[in-house]
Amino acid sequence: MIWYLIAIIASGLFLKILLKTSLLQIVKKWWRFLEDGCYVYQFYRVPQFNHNMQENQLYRKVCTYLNSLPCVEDSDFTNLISGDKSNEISLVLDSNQIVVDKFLSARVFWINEKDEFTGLKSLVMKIRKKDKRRILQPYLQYIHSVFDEIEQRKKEVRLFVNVDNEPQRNGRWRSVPFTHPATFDTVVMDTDLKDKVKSDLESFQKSKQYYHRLGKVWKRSYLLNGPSGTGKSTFIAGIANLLNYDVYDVDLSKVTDDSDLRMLLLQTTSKSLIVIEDLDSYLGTKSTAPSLSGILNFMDGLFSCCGEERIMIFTINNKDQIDPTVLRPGRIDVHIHFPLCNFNSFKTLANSHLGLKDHKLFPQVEEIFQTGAALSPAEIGEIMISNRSSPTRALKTVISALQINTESRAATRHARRLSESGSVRTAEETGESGIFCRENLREFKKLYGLLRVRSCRKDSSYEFDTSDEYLVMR
Ligand SMILES: Nc1ncnc2c1ncn2[C@@H]1O[C@H](COP(=O)(O)OP(=O)(O)OP(=O)(O)O)[C@@H](O)[C@H]1O
Ligand SMILES: [Mg+2]
Repeated sequence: MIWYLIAIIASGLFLKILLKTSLLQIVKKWWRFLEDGCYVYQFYRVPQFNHNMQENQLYRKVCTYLNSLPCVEDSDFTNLISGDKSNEISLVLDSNQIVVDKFLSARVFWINEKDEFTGLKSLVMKIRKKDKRRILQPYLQYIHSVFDEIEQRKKEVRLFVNVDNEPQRNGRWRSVPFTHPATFDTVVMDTDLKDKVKSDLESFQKSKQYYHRLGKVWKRSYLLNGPSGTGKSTFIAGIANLLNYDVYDVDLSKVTDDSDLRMLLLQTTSKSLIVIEDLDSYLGTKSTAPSLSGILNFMDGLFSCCGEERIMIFTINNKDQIDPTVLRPGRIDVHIHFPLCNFNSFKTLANSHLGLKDHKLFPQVEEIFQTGAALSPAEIGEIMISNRSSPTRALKTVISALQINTESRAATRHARRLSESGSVRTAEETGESGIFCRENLREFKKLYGLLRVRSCRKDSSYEFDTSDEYLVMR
């Protein structure tokens, strides 16, 4: 019994020493040495320069790939180098270090060699002979694609806008650096939906071979549909920042005809987002330049194949207002609805804008949302920003805005019913918006007079001003 106890304590101590000291590393090295002796390996050298002393591009690609691997941290010696962006630090493998990578369940060893006399560097790849045929080609292709992805991430994103079609102008697009701060994380939307869109975009990026095998153009189109101020444009900025794609924002009012639209498309590059905002309002104007068929051709006609890896995004405020041919199955790959705020999105906004995870007023807010109050995330976000110094005041103001919204909607519904029966004119007929009626807003102003809110709603905008006695409605 006593020996049994001593054996347990001794093995516990041994394990502790093994884990806390470099002994484990030494054991691992011995094990690798033993393993190496049991297999036949094949070696491939990737020199930094070719015979004419020109840089070997493959060396640069493999270096970038290896330095991006998390296992670089595990090598015995790694250099820390400041990156392109401030506060970015990159890990760079030191000479004569070994990195062990895994690909299709085969182990690939990379040794970073430096010639002692010439100082020339090379990377030596070591793989088991039995894995060679199976993994070599796909592994090298994989390195190429990871390198392209890393380069793409480093690229400066630009925003292009189309200018008037004048003969003396050189090209139709003008660009500025795209510096919109929105990211996928800052956009408030259903988490499952956000994750689905994110993985859809990421799998699109990796699907070149797949699209080609199917004989399809490597492009994807999205329709973002929702009322004003629900985050459609912000979402587009988030996508651009996620993929590091340039954004081509097509201003249809500057397009002279269908062939001009085709010309614009031809002058875009691959790895880009091509955006047409407010398509419904454009088509609603019955403008002839460009025509509906011109736009449909732009979406999926032959010209849309020029330049690959592109994402087309169209935004609309109301699906009912748009020609059904635009929405027919197969024309647009993904339809995303952007709803007005609900209690969940309110909580996300309260967390990001006011730092509130919970608050005693939350149940009250939830109750009002259940009555059907509808404000956009832009409207609620603005109230929170204006009152960010006092979260409680911000929440009270949100509650009042939601209450007024509910009452106004009820009043409008009531007035509409009466109007249908022919006795009273509706709010629209009297010039008052259906969202906030004058009576309610005066009440709101009395309660929270120190607030100034301006909405970007297209159907109604409202404004509270500290100096004005009355509310201005347009
Ligand atoms: N879902 C959201 N997530 C994060 N911010 C949002 C969201 N919705 C609106 N906002 C904020 O509200 C403002 C307006 O949003 P945005 O311009 O994206 O709306 P939109 O849907 O494009 O409106 P419109 O149809 O009028 O173009 C932005 O400053 C944005 O930060
Ligand atoms: Mg927008």
